[in-house]
Amino acid sequence: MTDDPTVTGDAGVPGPGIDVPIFVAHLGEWLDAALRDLAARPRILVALDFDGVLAPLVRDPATSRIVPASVAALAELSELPGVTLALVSGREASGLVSLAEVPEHTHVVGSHGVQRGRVVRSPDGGLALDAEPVALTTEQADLRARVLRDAEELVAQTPEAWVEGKPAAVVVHTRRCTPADGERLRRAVLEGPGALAGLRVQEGKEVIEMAVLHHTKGDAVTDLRAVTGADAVLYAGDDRTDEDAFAVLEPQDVGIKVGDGPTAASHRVADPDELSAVLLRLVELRSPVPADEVG
Ligand SMILES: O=P(O)(O)OC[C@H]1O[C@H](O[C@H]2O[C@H](CO)[C@@H](O)[C@H](O)[C@H]2O)[C@H](O)[C@@H](O)[C@@H]1O
Repeated sequence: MTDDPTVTGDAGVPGPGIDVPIFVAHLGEWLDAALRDLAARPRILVALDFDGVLAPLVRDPATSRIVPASVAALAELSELPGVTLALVSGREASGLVSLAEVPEHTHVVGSHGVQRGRVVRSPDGGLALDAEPVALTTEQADLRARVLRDAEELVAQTPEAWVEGKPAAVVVHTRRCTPADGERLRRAVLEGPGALAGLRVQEGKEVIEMAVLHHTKGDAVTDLRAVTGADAVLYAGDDRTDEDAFAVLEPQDVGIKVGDGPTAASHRVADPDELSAVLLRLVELRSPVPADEVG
């Protein structure tokens, strides 16, 4: 064992200073070739989902933590010319920035595309979100308030369920429920508040999200590609809502599904530890070769 926090706990996953034969043996020549091709492009966008991708899934979202090796990889990527970083998450964006430990200037997409901003240095020296507030019409605000009220009534009848409010959405969480309770609540939510006209309803991992604004992660990736002028995009995600982003990727892009489940992504890794190895490999491929190693 090592005390180095940037080394992953999985003995099969390479840590910093990637051992290329181990990386290729573990994650495949095809993924390595795709990363080499991506790294050779002048301008690249590295767009990443948070929960289940940078951070392992946990019972309490407030305790989520990004894998330390990914913190290190993102810090290094942010220093490299032609690399733009983006978080593309279902989470509320300002809370995401305080959890995610991503570098200054990272683009932040929250609430599945509803919130857009950048990570900036705040006067106290910490990092904060700079984003336009979300504007709702009166009808949208009324609908959100009604969904919140109805969802809270249903959740009050279900042990360990809880409701999360976002600027333009209401989310019912069932991760801590028994399977039977979770399924009963899921049906009640979909047939109750989730059936109201004007909502976009998306199911994720033990969550049901009811949004009054209808953006997707796919819209966000398309916009980020245009804004950053990226020649190619790496997108990694683990959930059904990430399929909207995989769907807008182009042949030169690299889509990585993290974990099990059907996907349109061209590549797959097992978990956030393996994704950190991908990011570290990209750092290595993109970094200038030291002068004394040029042959
Ligand atoms: O797009 P993402 O960054 O993956 O956000 C999707 C949802 O993430 C959070 O919920 C998920 O992670 C929690 C912590 O690991 C877990 O408890 C929950 O079951 C997962 O669905 C977040 O709380 C939601 O608001 C996001 O929509």
